[in-house]
Amino acid sequence: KKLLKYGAQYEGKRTDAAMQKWRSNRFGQFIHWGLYAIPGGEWKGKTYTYAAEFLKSSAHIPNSTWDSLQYQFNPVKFDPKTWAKMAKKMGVKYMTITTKHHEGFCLWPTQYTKFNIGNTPYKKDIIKALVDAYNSEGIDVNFYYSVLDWHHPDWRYDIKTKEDSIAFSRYLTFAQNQLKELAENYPSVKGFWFDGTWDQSIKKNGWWTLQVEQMLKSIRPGVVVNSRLRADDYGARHFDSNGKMMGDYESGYERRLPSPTDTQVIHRDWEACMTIPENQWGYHKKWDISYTKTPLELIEMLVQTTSLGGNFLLNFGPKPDGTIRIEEQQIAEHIGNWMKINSAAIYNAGHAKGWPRQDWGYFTQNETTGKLYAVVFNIPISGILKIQTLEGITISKASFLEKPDVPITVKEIAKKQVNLYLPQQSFSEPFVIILDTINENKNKYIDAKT
Ligand SMILES: C[C@@H]1N[C@@H](c2nc3ccccc3[nH]2)[C@H](O)[C@@H]1O
Repeated sequence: KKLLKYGAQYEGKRTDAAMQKWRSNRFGQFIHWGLYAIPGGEWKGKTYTYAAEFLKSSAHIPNSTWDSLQYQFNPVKFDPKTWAKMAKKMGVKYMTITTKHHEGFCLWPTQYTKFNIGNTPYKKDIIKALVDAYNSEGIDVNFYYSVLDWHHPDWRYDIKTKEDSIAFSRYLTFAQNQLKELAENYPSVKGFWFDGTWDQSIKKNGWWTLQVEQMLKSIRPGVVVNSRLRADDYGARHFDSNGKMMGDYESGYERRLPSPTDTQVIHRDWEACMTIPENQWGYHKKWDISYTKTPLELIEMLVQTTSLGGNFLLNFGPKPDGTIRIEEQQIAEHIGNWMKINSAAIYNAGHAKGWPRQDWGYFTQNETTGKLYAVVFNIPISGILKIQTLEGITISKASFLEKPDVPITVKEIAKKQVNLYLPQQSFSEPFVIILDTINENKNKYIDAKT
């Protein structure tokens, strides 16, 4: 065990109300919006297929050219209420907005750099507009902040010279000032989502990452900070050199989920963030240059994440005119229709402790009532949902969440094995079954002698 100054500051899940709210939210909307939306993955007539928010590096565009995009940023059709209403209907309980992405452009009128929304034709504070609109829909707002900053002259990827360390300490002060500004000026912020912290320069300054987290928590008690911010005394990230998670939840799942049988993640808070295309966070003019996930695939990801006790943050990349592209609107509507019927299996639900992984789908369990849900994605040809139960537990009743009066026959066929007989009907959407369970202390089945 190493003695660490900048490692994990506590162990186990936070149990305070702010964290319980963060956890119970379960489903969130990520929004990546910045100057990169203007070119939308295309430059000088060429389409670049790598992530659109990386176009500056993909197309080797110099800072001076890229930064001049700020004089074109004018989302004349931007209406934060429209975005917030869409998000509400989709069923998200929180939203995470890029206040500043790697390009360094700030969506709020920061006093620490001119490279911000105030110096664009649009002028107005987009962060404030979004915080107010989303909060008035009852949706919590978190701030994404990229420590990596391609624009700022004092940013360094590594610290090799005295000059580097002098410049980089100026950068760390700049970034800390910006974060203080965000925490103070938008008091309803519920969390900070740090990105761009993988370079040597940050790994050599673990002290700063802890200091920032502590500063944010002193300005905004209860605020939730992701593991991706932190580096410890030895440059270890997310998990310190003693294997302890840093920050309030694990945020390493970017465009990937843990396997449904990964029993590690269920012991901590975590969040997966997900693109709809294969790898586009910012707006790309060409929607289908890569595989785009269907609403049903995204719903399954949300349920799989919930079943493993994690949050699911689904990304949207608004257009430069301030509207949400139609493909994303349609996906939001489909998911929203599903959530309207089935959100009881998601909100304030999590891992069903001890229940084994099932072929037909996922268990989720309400954290407060203990109510058990079976979310079905794969119906067997037999029409029989076979459930392996827990030792001494059996299922006394099963009913559809959507249609409680449609009977589902339940038959215990052997020890820890129950059959549910689904009605002969076709299902076009995943559905939820509420399972009532009872503890049976008597064991009425004979084990085979082998
Ligand atoms: C949450 C995601 N993280 C950013 C990112 N930057 C990267 C640099 C190198 C490799 C992967 C990256 N993902 C993406 O642009 C997006 O903001």
